Amino acid sequence: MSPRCHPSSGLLLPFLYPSLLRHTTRLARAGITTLHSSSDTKTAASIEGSTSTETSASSESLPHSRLNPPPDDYSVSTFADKARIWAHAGSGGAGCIAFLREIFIDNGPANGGDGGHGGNVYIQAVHSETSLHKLSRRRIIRAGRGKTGQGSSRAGQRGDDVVIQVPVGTVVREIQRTDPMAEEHMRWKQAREKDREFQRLFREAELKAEQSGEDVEAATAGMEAPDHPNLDKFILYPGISNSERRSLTLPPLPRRERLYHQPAGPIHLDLSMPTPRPILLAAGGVGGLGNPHFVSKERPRPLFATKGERAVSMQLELELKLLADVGLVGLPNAGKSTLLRALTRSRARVGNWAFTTLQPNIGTVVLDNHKGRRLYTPPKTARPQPHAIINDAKYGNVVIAQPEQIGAGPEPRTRFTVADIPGLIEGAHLDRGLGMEFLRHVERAGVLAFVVDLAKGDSVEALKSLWTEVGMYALMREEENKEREVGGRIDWQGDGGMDFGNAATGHMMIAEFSEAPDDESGLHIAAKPWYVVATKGDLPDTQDNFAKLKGYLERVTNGEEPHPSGVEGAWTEDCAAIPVSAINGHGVDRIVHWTVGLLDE
Ligand SMILES: Nc1nc2c(ncn2[C@@H]2O[C@H](COP(=O)(O)OP(=O)(O)OP(=O)(O)O)[C@@H](O)[C@H]2O)c(=O)[nH]1
Ligand SMILES: [Mg+2]
Repeated sequence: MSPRCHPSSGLLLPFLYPSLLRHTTRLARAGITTLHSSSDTKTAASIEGSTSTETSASSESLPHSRLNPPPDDYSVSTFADKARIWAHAGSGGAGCIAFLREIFIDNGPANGGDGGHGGNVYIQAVHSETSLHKLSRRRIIRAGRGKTGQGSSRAGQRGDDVVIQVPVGTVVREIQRTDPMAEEHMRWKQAREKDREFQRLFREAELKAEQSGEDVEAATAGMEAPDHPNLDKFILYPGISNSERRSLTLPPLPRRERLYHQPAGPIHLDLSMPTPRPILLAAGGVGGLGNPHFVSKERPRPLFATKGERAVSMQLELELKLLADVGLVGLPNAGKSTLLRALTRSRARVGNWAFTTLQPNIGTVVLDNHKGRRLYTPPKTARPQPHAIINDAKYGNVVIAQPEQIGAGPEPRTRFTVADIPGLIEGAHLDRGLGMEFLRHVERAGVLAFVVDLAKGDSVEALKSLWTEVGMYALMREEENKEREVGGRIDWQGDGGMDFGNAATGHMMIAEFSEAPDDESGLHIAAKPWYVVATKGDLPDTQDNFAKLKGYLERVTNGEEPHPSGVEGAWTEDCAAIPVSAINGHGVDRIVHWTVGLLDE
């Protein structure tokens, strides 16, 4: 890993602990400019002249501000990370029984149109969606039914397709499926068996009557034939007489070419990338055939057409695994939401009680002014950026050189996202507190930021207990993954496209079962880079706690202490403690800085 300016190497920030560091500030040396212009002057003023009395105010005694809002100043999040929906593909429209009737042609040929095919249900992961709340409210998604065929050989209209758009990072699991065609097929098989049995008995009765010289018709008169096994699949002409109905011999159903094949279940999709083309979930029913399909020499005027196929319905569980770059993990009331407010424009609820946050909040830290001009200077010691920083003579500022000036490279990072989740308590992995529900958000964050309250108990112990919960959860998840019978991922190949329910192959490609780890190690979370945000540094008597935490993290980095989760081989490359006072917006720049360094690694 590239060497970085260690956030805590200057021991403590001057605005937090002025007595400890009067001369130089690492913040100034690193050339960090704050992201929030409104707090610029405040930050600078605090750096220059803050005194311990000014900075030790508790949140109650501080005037209300954006970072210390009254409890009722928050925006209600419409965020939902779980939804259960029923997706109904459209059934096919029935074929039509019609005959040409024109002047001078009373009994023209059959000309009933075919029924339209039912609409399909697709799913697509897109960046423009950020929450599942719309789906969780809607619950039922229906594709359009195929319209019935009409006379004069007019085919019924195809049912409308529905595309369910979900945020990138959604996992889709099929819970149950009703397949009326499969049920119908079972019924048809039973009816066919019954019919065969009847035919056998009938022949036996005929033979017996013939041998004994009895009247065959009288001998078989009492035997009632069961309905034709295919009767269920046909619609008969409404004006059909009883005698016509009895003498009706239904033909075998013609084989139909399917445009879309129903993907085999249970479906399990991990949509961790945007899907340029929607993925087929439930294929619509095939439309019925009009009566012209059944015209033959023996049957010039068929009085039947076929019904449209009924379509699959499935219940799906959608789970959005947040793909935030940074996950804030902390005990209740540690100051996570205040930190999110300080870092971003979030209006997460803040309150001086546990479990203020009941739903995850996501904020975006914008690193440029939306026009490519960075609002912060990347650390000089950080790994070289793909885009060189050059001096802009016009503005006297640093700007990012255009790719052609330095040779093409990936775009520089312009933003990162932060997830603030409800506080974890001991036993969270056993679903205590709001436990399991939210621990899973930690799983996908690129970097974990452990938020500890310097004013509340031993920070090292707090950090250890947080890591214990996260580590236990990681083990449980690995076990769960191993046990999961069917897993799968879309096979992302080539241009990022997929081979899915297309007309040519009719297959939705779901990759092989996802590899379950051989043994549970907890490493899928413990291997992530992490750091500690030591917050509420403005409160009195927090220095010793911070010094202890810093010492502990140095020992972990040097390998003198095990990783706080106890997991072997966990990430311990550069465990930093960043002291902040989120309520004053102090020190948050260092978090931005440090995070970008870790994310760009
Ligand atoms: N003095 C001081 N108080 C702070 C600081 N950060 C947060 N607080 C206060 O700590 C209390 C809890 O803050 P929150 O941001 O709601 O904490 P949280 O971790 O999100 O809490 P939960 O959502 O309940 O888990 C509030 O009264 C904040 O004003 C800080 O840096 N200094
Ligand atoms: Mg909160």
